[in-house]
Amino acid sequence: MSVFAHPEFDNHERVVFVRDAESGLKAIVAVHDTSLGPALGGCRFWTYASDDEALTDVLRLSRGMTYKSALAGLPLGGGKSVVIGDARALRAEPARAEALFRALGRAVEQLGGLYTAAEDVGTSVADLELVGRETRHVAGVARGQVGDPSPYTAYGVFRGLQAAVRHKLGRSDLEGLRVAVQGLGHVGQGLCEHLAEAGAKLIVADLDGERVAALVERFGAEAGDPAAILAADCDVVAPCALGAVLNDDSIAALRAPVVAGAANNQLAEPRHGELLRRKGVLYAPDYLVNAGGIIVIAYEAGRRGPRFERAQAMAHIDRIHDTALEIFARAEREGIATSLAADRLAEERFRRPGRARAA
Ligand SMILES: NC(=O)c1ccc[n+]([C@@H]2O[C@H](COP(=O)([O-])OP(=O)(O)OC[C@H]3O[C@@H](n4cnc5c(N)ncnc54)[C@H](O)[C@@H]3O)[C@@H](O)[C@H]2O)c1
Repeated sequence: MSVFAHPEFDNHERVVFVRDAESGLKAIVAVHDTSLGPALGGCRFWTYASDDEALTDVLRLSRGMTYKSALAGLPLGGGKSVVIGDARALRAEPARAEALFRALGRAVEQLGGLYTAAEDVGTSVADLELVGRETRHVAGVARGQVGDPSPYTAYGVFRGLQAAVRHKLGRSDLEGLRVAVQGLGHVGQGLCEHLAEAGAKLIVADLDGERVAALVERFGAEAGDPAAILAADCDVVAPCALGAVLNDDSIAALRAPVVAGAANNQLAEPRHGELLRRKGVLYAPDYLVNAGGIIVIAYEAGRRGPRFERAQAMAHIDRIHDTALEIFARAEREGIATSLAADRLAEERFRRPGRARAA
């Protein structure tokens, strides 16, 4: 397994392999770039089929965090950690789980603040609290007062969606606009609340019928077919479930002129950004509009001041709207996909010439 020659290696500043034989911990921590500040990113616990698969994931995800924080205007770099194993089996052995997360905490501590761990797929606030017994470099734990970041993510998606509607449809309000939401989880439900309040008409789909029924009842939403929701006859499609949903087939079937949703990595491949542009669909880059969660974590107590200042965090999330407009205008000016315009803007921020590297 090569690291420096790995296809996903992008001059990452640190890649640390962590092993604790007693608890069985096998983890990789990757710090991609700290030119804007210390790296912040989730800790993913996953049953990777191989070490190489875990390495690929951590290299890619940590790089993504650099772009996300840069675009969100945060003084943070990008990092991520992955734990290789079966989180469910571990939870059946609480003593071993504690030993494992504490061992991870010691590894994070050894990085001296270069990387701060947060919750991600497969880890919970309780796990992060165990990590936090060994290091103060953990975010999103109860003592930070923020709680679940999803409502903040939902608000940021809403602001990005408003910007996309303004740019593409020339409208400053959402009254009567038809919005199809795929996925009614933590973020999707929050987004529906904002949309309903703004007077939008909702078409909703989820694999969980109860979630659909609840929103039909609450907001008079129309129940959509989960298999065809992306092709709904509407003004905006909001993917809030899985990644890689925008592919050759789904783009060909799209009827909405705008795509703006929370799901991570919506483009199956980077070229799909260009495919959307050619079709005349305005795509609000996912990592721009779903940054509300990372923004609020950056405002957690102790990071910018002694208390969690919710109003300041919300004002920062509001800026997603204007950054989106800037990206849409640039994409149009340069004749490029909005996804590429977002990448370029982020890169200009964290690769500014003359900026000293932190490590
Ligand atoms: N929670 C956050 O703060 C946050 C931040 C950034 C990005 N995201 C991304 O946003 C997305 C949603 O996050 P979440 O926290 O709401 O997740 P969640 O697990 O709470 O909700 C996902 C929902 O999608 C539904 N779903 C899954 N497959 C589906 C399908 N094929 N069709 C329709 N519905 C389907 C699930 O039943 C579930 O209700 C994810 O991609 C996540 O990575 C979330």
